[in-house]
Amino acid sequence: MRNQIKADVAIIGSGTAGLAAWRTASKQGKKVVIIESGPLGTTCARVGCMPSKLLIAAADSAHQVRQAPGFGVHPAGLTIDGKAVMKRLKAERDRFVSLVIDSIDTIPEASRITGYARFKDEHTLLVDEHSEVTATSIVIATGSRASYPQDWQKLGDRLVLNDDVFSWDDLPKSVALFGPGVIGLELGQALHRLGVKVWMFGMGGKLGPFTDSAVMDYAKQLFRDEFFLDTDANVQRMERSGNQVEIDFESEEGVTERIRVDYVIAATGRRPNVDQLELDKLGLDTNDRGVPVTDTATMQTSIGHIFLAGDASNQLPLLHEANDQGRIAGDNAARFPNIKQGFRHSTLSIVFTAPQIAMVGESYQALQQRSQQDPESCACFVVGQVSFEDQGRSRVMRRNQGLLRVYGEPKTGRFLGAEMIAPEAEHLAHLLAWAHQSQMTVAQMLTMPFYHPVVEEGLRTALRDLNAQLKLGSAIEDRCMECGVGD
Ligand SMILES: Cc1cc2nc3c(=O)[nH]c(=O)nc-3n(C[C@H](O)[C@H](O)[C@H](O)COP(=O)(O)OP(=O)(O)OC[C@H]3O[C@@H](n4cnc5c(N)ncnc54)[C@H](O)[C@@H]3O)c2cc1C
Ligand SMILES: NC(=O)c1ccc[n+]([C@@H]2O[C@H](COP(=O)([O-])OP(=O)(O)OC[C@H]3O[C@@H](n4cnc5c(N)ncnc54)[C@H](O)[C@@H]3O)[C@@H](O)[C@H]2O)c1
Repeated sequence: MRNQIKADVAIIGSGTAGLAAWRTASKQGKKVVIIESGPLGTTCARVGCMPSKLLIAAADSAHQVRQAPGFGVHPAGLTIDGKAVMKRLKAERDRFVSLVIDSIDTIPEASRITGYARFKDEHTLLVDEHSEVTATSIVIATGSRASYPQDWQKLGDRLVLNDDVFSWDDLPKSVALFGPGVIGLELGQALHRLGVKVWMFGMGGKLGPFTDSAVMDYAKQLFRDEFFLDTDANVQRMERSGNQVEIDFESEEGVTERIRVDYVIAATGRRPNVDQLELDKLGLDTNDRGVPVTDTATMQTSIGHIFLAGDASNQLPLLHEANDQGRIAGDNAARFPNIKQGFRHSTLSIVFTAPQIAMVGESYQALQQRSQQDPESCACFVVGQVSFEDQGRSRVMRRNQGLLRVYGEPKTGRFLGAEMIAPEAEHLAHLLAWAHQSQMTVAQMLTMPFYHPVVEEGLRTALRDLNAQLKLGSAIEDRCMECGVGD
């Protein structure tokens, strides 16, 4: 006989989205339960954002030592102690996880259920074999997992999913990394800078999150100058050989090459954890990936009292998005049927490579699709850009690589979006996202203060170019006279 539990709101998953849903739902004085099947601590803290940034921080410091001679500074030598790198990563990671667990511990024990939830019907969840939860509303916040070709499992423990890198005790000598997307680029470049020999293989020419081919091509060249990268690889054979993996691939010159690596890292994308919830019993409307169609403003699915949040929704698998979506879903689940539209931020995503990559607002591809769908009434978009190769502050720091493209709307002069690979992109992208959310015009953005000499002056140059393309302002003719040296 299963435990029978009744609640106003049941939340599946205690990751970032589930915990945000818990906070907003329980604030309304409702009986809320939260069900978790895996280790506590959230994907972000355990195997995502935080450990990956810790690895990158170690790689950055090695890189700076290597760069020092370019300034006339000659450090005595560089030794990378892989065991110490991983030890610090794990210690700091564990600290972040323990902070999350402390806050989970504030949830009353009676509201926490341990086990794997699946649907019995649209108001009832079965949790393992021990409990049955009946709730007025349900929030699905089950996250995502790494997805990769199943036949790679033949590599056994030589196959590493991106998450598992953070459980290594030492750095390997060599890896073949499949998937030069967001995770692949962050991990691959960091491992390379920590002295691991990296071969990076992609598919179909894609790189990172880019949709603007001008920025993507620039970025490809930068990364290819640093480590082996084939974004459209033809891998002919991959077999385990002792404690290594042997890979035959066709080089870009058409020659078959053979490499042996310690590990194959699969960074070939992630899939929402909705396929094992037995959703087929409910008749929810789903998209072509089997993910329930969800209103972005309310997080409501086609069954009014079922909400979806975080990576599980497959909208934008990012931490702040999981938080926003969880907050909206939890609030609406508690107030159902009197649901409200929640606030969604302007799109902002940052990849912590060097140079960093960022996307803001509408992507180039989304703008192109909008232009093509409605060419008559659509005002379409124009592009302004700046290269960071001659940008003053970037040259001072010997980090003068990068391209920023900004998009604007003719007639209104509104700023629409940006794609970039640039020094300090995390900061440039925040400025742009704030402007985008405030619905600023490019002309208004140009009235804002810019210090000298800073990387943001490069952003100003791109905005001035865009304003000129919009025929709302003149292009910079004499950079030194108009803006100061190296704008
Ligand atoms: C390597 C890596 C680096 C990343 N770096 C960044 C970054 O720098 N910045 C950024 O913004 N984002 C980053 N992300 C993405 C970010 O981590 C995720 O978007 C975010 O953690 C998703 O939160 P979530 O609550 O949706 O999922 P999760 O935190 O994964 O929570 C889902 C929970 O649901 C549980 N669960 C699943 N199914 C069931 C079930 N049936 N029953 C009960 N419980 C269940 C799981 O055990 C899990 O605890 C990164 C991700 C990875 C993998
Ligand atoms: N800094 C951050 O904010 C950050 C960091 C990491 C992850 N994330 C989030 O996690 C999400 C998932 O990231 P991801 O890198 O797993 O997915 P992704 O979609 O960004 O990249 C997957 C890549 O793998 C390639 N690929 C697919 N199959 C392949 C194969 N068989 N061989 C070679 N290449 C193959 C794809 O072409 C693509 O380039 C991101 O979209 C992002 O939202 C964010």
